[in-house]
Amino acid sequence: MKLEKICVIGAGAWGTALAQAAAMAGREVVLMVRTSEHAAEINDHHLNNRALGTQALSATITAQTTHPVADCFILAVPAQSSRAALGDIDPDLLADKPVVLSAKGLETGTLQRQSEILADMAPDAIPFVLSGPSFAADVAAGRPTAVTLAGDDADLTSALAAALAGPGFRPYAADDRIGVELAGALKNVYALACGAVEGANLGASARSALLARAYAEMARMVVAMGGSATTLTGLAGLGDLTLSCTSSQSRNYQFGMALGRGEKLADILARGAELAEGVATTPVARALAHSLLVDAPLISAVNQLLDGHADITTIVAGLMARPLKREE
Ligand SMILES: NC(=O)C1=CN([C@@H]2O[C@H](COP(=O)(O)OP(=O)(O)OC[C@H]3O[C@@H](n4cnc5c(N)ncnc54)[C@H](O)[C@@H]3O)[C@@H](O)[C@H]2O)C=CC1
Ligand SMILES: O=C(CO)COP(=O)(O)O
Repeated sequence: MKLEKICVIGAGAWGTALAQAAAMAGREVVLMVRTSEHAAEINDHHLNNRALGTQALSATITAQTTHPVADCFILAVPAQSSRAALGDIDPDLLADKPVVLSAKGLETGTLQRQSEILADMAPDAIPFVLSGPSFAADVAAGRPTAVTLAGDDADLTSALAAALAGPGFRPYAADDRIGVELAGALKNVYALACGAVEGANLGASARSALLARAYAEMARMVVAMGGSATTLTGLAGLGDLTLSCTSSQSRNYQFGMALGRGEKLADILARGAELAEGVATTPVARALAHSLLVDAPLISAVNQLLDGHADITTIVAGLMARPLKREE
């Protein structure tokens, strides 16, 4: 399959970084933007100030407002906007084309993963999931980054990984789409939790304990939803969990810090906090855990914290007082 021309939908931090990675890999790249002013800014100055500050972009990236015919599409809008963004595209453009899903979140209301949304909106597209420890600023600057690219057809997944790989961007091919997707979505819930631990000054030991128990809980969720626990040993699992749960560069971690300091959800949103996907994903994950009968105390704890019905001291005391159990 030809994989020369890549269209990236979503010109925020991540879409722009992935456009840059694809351009550095030698691909022809179209970056979809929503206004002609934004297109002109990018095309005239090779910068996307709105998303990535002064990071210079490859001159081979073209920004435009209409969807082109392309060999492959990368969807990089927030998880709650994926359905709307896909609804704007003629499904014929996506038919039999790889569509790489890169948002890390579960949809409110439907409880769907990103590839389930794609199956609804463009059933003839070929779904891939890209996830792993990768801050947009690092990828755009060409700093060494490795991610997981999961797809159903092994040969096509490897070909797509090769088409996107560059000196600073190394996708590993994988086949567990469900596991990779869930890992990307759930790590944001746990990043909120770890940020809250830091915001409440509960100590580095507590944060590492939380991270380890998060990994165990995430494995229960992934297996219950049809993914493989082994996937979590990789970049999309352990890799991204450790990055997002230990770095204040993570927007979810920052949001969690604010919650841990005692700020209310509505106040954090009102002061214009950056996108933190875990905020919308947490209640969805909680509903899924409930319906699948998965023991997920950490997801429930983050949900309580977001609800504002209990403060972090009370929530942590509740977790510590649970019946002792074997570690498994
Ligand atoms: N920023 C990062 O370092 C990384 C982000 N991601 C994921 O990528 C997704 C997007 O995140 P960011 O780019 O950082 O967010 P962002 O807030 O920087 O940008 C989102 C972009 O999507 C656009 N958008 C929203 N609705 C749209 C629609 N219906 N049609 C077209 N465009 C639309 C917005 O105009 C904005 O440009 C999230 O799920 C995030 O978890 C994944 C890895 C790294
Ligand atoms: O997914 C990411 C890094 O892999 C980005 O994390 P945040 O959305 O929390 O900034």
